[in-house]
Amino acid sequence: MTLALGCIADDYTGASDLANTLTRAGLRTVQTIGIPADDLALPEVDAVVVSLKSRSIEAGLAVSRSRAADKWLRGRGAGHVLFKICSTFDSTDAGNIGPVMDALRADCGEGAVLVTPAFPETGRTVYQGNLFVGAVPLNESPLKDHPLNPMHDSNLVRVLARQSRTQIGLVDLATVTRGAEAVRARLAELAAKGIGAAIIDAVFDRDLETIGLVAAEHLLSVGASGMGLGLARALVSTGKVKSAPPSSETGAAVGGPAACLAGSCSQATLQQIAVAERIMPVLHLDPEQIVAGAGEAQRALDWARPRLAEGPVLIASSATPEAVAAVQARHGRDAAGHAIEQAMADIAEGLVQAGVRRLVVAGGETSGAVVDRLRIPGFLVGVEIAAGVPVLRAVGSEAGDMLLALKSGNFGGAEFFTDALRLMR
Ligand SMILES: Nc1ncnc2c1ncn2[C@@H]1O[C@H](COP(=O)(O)OP(=O)(O)O)[C@@H](O)[C@H]1O
Ligand SMILES: O=C(O)[C@@H](O)C(=O)COP(=O)(O)O
Repeated sequence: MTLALGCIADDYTGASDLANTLTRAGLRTVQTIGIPADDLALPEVDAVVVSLKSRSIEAGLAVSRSRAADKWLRGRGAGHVLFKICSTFDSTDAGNIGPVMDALRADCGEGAVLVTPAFPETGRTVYQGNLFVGAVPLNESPLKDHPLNPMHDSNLVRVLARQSRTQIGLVDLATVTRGAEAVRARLAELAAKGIGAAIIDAVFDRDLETIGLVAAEHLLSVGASGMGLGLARALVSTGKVKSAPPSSETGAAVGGPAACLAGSCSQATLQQIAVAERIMPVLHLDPEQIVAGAGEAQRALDWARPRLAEGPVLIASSATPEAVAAVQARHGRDAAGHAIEQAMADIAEGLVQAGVRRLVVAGGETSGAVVDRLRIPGFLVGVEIAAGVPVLRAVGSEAGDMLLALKSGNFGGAEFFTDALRLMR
């Protein structure tokens, strides 16, 4: 098998979002958790999305893991590798988008790398290098309050320049609108000046199609699912991949108890939890108790177990920006985040031991901690619940057949939890 497209995702929800986009654009796709073993037998696929949990770790580690993933993908024949980042460019001045991009660029010898987090389907657009989330610039969106990487600058040329060793250029919308040839010329002009990467504007899917045509001629790109869409459509339109219809099935029903876990503190997730309160029992965890020890996870499991036979339950640590800030002030941002993620992983493990085989998780880091603890090596992509969120069928899971939904904090409508459970039978 020779891969048409290799992808390295910096978190697990982002990986399933991308795998969903590629599948719907006609690429047969699998999502692996971590770098697969060299001898992993894969089904016939066009694309592999390697999920890393590298968005919020130390930059040097993110670089070494991403380089190893890149090596694996190129070893399987991938002629192009997409480094999948968040559509809200989640990162800090210490990284990790810039350092990983620089390292992958050096490894493959790329001239100038095209970078865009645009994903119009979910309201992420880029104009003059500025990222908009819906109608507002990134720095005015709820991302300004993200617990791990608050985003305070919407100008991505500046943001990436602070993280990267190379100069960052811009390919503006006027150029993109003129078509692939104009983008090629602009990119060549930037590369000739020694500029190693360029933020490229995109407002509509047609812009991403133009970008995808040019990016696919190169070795490396950086972007969110919109870049994946552009690349996938380019691979199909140029005949490099024969389009496969996405399955409308998630396979056989797994049945049994279902549960939801929420660690995202995004505005979207807070609203989804409020709506779920009307439909299912919801337990709000106490972050102070979590940081104090393992008792809170045990309390959650004692609460959930007797309820599982009656229907789905939801356990959430999610809190408002003010409450998150208070916890972080007392315990530190990373220590609080890590303790809560590990508590979520403890709870997920206990729920699976109690028979749960259908699990919805809200939050990227949270999903990473949960999936790692459940030791799930990979996923097949099923039906789409909401833009960017598919039903996933675990493959090679020790717990046997399981369905999961890994929801990016920001994605999904108000009724996301019930929408997901309706499709996870
Ligand atoms: N009540 C809380 N106080 C402080 N941090 C929290 C709280 N609840 C969750 N967190 C942490 O916030 C982070 C949320 O990140 P993540 O799960 O990636 O969500 P998102 O998808 O919205 O980015 C995690 O590290 C999580 O452990
Ligand atoms: O691109 C996106 O917005 C998502 O795919 C994504 O990466 C989400 O990250 P989290 O919000 O941390 O789940």
